[in-house]
Amino acid sequence: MKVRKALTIAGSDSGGGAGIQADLKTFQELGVFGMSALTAVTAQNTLGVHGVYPMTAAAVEAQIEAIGQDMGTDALKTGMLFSGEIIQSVAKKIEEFGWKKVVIDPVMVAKGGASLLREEAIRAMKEFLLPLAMVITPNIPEAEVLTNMLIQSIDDRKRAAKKLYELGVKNVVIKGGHSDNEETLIDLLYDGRDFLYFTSRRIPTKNTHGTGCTFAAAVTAELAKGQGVKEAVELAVNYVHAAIEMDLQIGKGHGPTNHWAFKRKEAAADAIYK
Ligand SMILES: Nc1ncnc2c1ncn2[C@@H]1O[C@H](COP(=O)(O)OP(=O)(O)OP(=O)(O)O)[C@@H](O)[C@H]1O
Ligand SMILES: Cc1ncc(COP(=O)(O)O)c(N)n1
Repeated sequence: MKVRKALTIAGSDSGGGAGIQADLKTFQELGVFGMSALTAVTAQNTLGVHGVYPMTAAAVEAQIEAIGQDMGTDALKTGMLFSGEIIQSVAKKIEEFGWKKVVIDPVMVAKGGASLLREEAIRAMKEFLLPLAMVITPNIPEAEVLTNMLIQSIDDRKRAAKKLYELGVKNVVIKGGHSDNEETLIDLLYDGRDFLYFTSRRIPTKNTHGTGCTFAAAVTAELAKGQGVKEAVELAVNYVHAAIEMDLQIGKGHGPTNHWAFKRKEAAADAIYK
């Protein structure tokens, strides 16, 4: 059996719901071997971010180097990158190792509003990282910052997706969690030619901490296994939906999602149809 590997380059969430913890749990659940390069440690729980302690760019490079020189990876994702300097280091290493299955989750702010990316880093992200992306997965506010646009309608989102594509990203997913529709939400995928709409029912819950990280990690795991982008995004939509639906009720604030849920749902469906 060939074991597929996936790398996350992201921040640590001490609360375990977002960041590298969410990514590694998702990789594991989807059957790929997870590896990580830490960009920052956050002191965080379901109530918010209480401290951010970035790594040096050299430390980030050394971690990626260690993985690249020995184990390699089938796909990778980036999450919280914090500074322009770290972004440049990450871009340099991705190019050096020639990694192509690159998923960029342009994490900017945590749920409670704490900044996870410095203002100056946005230019570096557009200049150095986006041209290397096979997939980018912004939420609506992140897509607004990256395109300097106000996004209110689906047509606005389509225009923003085209703008991001023009920056060199091969596939753009603009997620719909932040839209104002209370019944359904749409995650939009643009591959430079067609628009695909993934529609799901909005689940009324405050426990959505880490949904963005989990979504991008699921896309990455599926790409690592050799799936196409469309299939990977479709699975990620379903994986996150199950994780939100069977929430865990942990913590007093915005709780984490349930990374076990997707496999449990699959196992239950298998048992019924056996
Ligand atoms: N209440 C919800 N019910 C069902 N699906 C949801 C809900 N909220 C978010 N999602 C799904 O979760 C995924 C992440 O979407 P979202 O736009 O919230 O990303 P994000 O803002 O990066 O995440 P976060 O809010 O954790 O930072 C998408 O697939 C979206 O459709
Ligand atoms: C270390 C870290 N990385 C990312 C996020 C954003 O999480 P999400 O957008 O998935 O809720 C977070 N809160 N903490």
